[in-house]
Amino acid sequence: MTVSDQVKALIHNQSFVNGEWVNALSGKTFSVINPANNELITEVPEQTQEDTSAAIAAAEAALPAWKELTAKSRSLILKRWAQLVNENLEALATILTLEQGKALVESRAEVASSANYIEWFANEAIRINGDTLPRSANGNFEYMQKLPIGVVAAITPWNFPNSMIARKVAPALAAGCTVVIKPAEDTPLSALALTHLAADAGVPAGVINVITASTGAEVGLELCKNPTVKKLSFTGSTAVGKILLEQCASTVKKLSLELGGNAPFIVFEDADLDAAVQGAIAIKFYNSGQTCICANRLLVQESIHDEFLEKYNAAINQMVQGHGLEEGVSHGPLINEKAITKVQSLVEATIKQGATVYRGGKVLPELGSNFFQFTILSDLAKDMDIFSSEIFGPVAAVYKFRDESEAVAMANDTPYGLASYLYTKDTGRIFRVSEALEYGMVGVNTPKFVSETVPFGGVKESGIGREGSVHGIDEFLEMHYVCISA
Ligand SMILES: NC(=O)c1ccc[n+]([C@@H]2O[C@H](COP(=O)([O-])OP(=O)(O)OC[C@H]3O[C@@H](n4cnc5c(N)ncnc54)[C@H](O)[C@@H]3O)[C@@H](O)[C@H]2O)c1
Ligand SMILES: O=C[C@H](O)CS(=O)(=O)O
Repeated sequence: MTVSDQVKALIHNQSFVNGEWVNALSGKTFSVINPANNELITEVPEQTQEDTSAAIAAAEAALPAWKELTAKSRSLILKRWAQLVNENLEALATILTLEQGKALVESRAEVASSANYIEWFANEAIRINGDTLPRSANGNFEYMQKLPIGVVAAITPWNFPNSMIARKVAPALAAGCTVVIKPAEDTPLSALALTHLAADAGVPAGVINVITASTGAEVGLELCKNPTVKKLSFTGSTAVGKILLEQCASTVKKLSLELGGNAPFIVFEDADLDAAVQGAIAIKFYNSGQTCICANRLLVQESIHDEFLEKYNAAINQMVQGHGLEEGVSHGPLINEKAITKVQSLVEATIKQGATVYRGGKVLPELGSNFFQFTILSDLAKDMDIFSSEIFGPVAAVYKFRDESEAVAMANDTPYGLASYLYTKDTGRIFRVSEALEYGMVGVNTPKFVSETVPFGGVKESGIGREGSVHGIDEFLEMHYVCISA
């Protein structure tokens, strides 16, 4: 089968409930648009609370048989799923770029990452061990099992529409849970394509269900309020995360929240400057700046600030903006008009507050309505709105600092705490600053640290819980203690 045949086979205009491709009960649909050219890709079901309730019921009905499978059986099905994802990598990457816009090279990396998460949790499935405990009274036999929490709801964002599904569904299934997924309205096709391959891999009907809707509120409310759902795993903005946290209180659901970020990227004067420039290019402009771990504030020590800007500007000139499927394109559009408006307004407001536009600062209509220039803003101050805003666009906000204590204070001056980065060759400074940074994750002299082996997550208002690593599966398990008295 050619890649284009695979793409055609994997693009769905229906959602997936109880092992069947279905329309919305209302029959209504909404459009999925290619952000590079605003062309229609397909229509998908406009589903509601009623559709969601049916999907939750399907997940509940499938739960007993799925959790009763041996861990090895679940593991083998997940391994087959990972294999099919790899075999369809190019098609999945093409679908990802079509609906999200990112350059194909990034889409390929994201799909490969999904296969790695699925394979990782296939292996974790057979390592869900409990404890036998020292008897607390004569004649007792005491033990703790880790058991699947039950029906899981997964609500995912548009910026990594493939890997955010794998990072939630793989550990949930490995743990013996069943899932109802609500993907982002801009990018539902990747979730549907992954689910197609999961079914081909042998995941039984009702174990994975996908609900599509043009807004998240109604479906999300059902996922939060329905008592059958025992766990909600959310990746998205902090604002929506707070809504879900409140809505889940009524049923005391177990929650994982992977939320927004405001990553500092600290460059000390003793850093390898060329390495710092390349790192700042990679983690500022990845996905055209639309990732939760993007360098949101570039903090550069004043003695090297001007040299850094010159080198950084020269490196930006090596990047190519365009339609993600085109050969040679390294960076695609923003996801939609709302995103462009948000970035444009933030840049204009920052200029009004006194910023200098070192380069860029405008939209790129010649490429398409959702393209924004690679931009550097300098002469920034921490009392400007941009300092506390998640930019989510190809805009580098560069700030000066005098010394280590000011750098740490600036870095921590935010309610967010997801990713952070620092560049220095001073070993003492590496340990001092890494420990002082109030973030879930710290990259030292590298921005590339995310993989399936890493406990990915944040502190403060960047979230609750971790995804990936040996810890990720615990989010979908409950401890069950038994005391047997002879
Ligand atoms: N921490 C992480 O791992 C991580 C990863 C990716 C994105 N993000 C964050 O996500 C944000 C960008 O993604 P986004 O724009 O899709 O976020 P978003 O919060 O607007 O949407 C995320 C998901 O939530 C749904 N949603 C929206 N309102 C809802 C509601 N009231 N109830 C239930 N669901 C609702 C959306 O339909 C979508 O599926 C950024 O803040 C980014 O930092 C975080
Ligand atoms: O946007 C945030 C994603 O979680 C980034 S990554 O895929 O985990 O690197």
